[in-house]
Amino acid sequence: MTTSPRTILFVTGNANKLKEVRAILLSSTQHSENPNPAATPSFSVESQDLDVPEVQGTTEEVAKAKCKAAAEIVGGPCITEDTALAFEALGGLPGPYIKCFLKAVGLEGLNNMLAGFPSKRATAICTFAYSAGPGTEPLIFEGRTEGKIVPARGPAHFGWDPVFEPDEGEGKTYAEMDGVAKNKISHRYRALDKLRKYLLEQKQ
Ligand SMILES: O=P(O)(O)OP(=O)(O)OP(=O)(O)OC[C@H]1O[C@@H](n2cnc3c(O)ncnc32)[C@H](O)[C@@H]1O
Ligand SMILES: [Mg+2]
Repeated sequence: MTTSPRTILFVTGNANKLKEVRAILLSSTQHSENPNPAATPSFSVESQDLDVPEVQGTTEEVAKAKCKAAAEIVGGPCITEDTALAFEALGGLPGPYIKCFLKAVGLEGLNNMLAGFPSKRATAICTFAYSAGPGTEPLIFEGRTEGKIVPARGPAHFGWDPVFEPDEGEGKTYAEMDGVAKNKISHRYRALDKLRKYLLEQKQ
């Protein structure tokens, strides 16, 4: 088994993440700087939905622990991904705990949490972790997109997309942007681009 498999096992229970990851990798392959298509490796992503414990800590600590646990369970190389939403006014919280907060207070509640603060600034953070297999230290690839928290606009198909307005989104929330536009500037795109480049380097 190589450390840079052509097929990557993505351990996630989130179908929207998987969809975006596949779309981003596909478009990266099509728009590769490499002019020789035969020399342009493309990765396919398989997924496995495992209930991996998520520890408390920084985004990096949470991501590493999750990937380590996933690699032990699958018994081989894998990637995992953690998404955080850090509010400037709250010193970076909810951060990696955004899933619990979203479930507990909803999209309106995320806005209300910031009612008493002048700053609505927030950073979307995606942290991919890659483990070469059980017992190895996962590598971290982080992507960030800056923006602000706004009252919900657009379809509520994916998490907090309706309340996050990225600075580069021409005034639209993630939910109002089409998939292609989101994937050009998203926290996930930026992190995955780093992971993709690392995996391609390993193949040479
Ligand atoms: O199995 P995993 O990969 O852990 O999937 P998850 O849904 O549990 O995901 P996280 O633990 O990373 O929690 C992140 C939360 O943020 C949401 N989320 C992740 N990426 C998002 C994005 O690009 N836009 C909006 N919401 C997002 C997601 O639905 C969760 O509620
Ligand atoms: Mg999770």
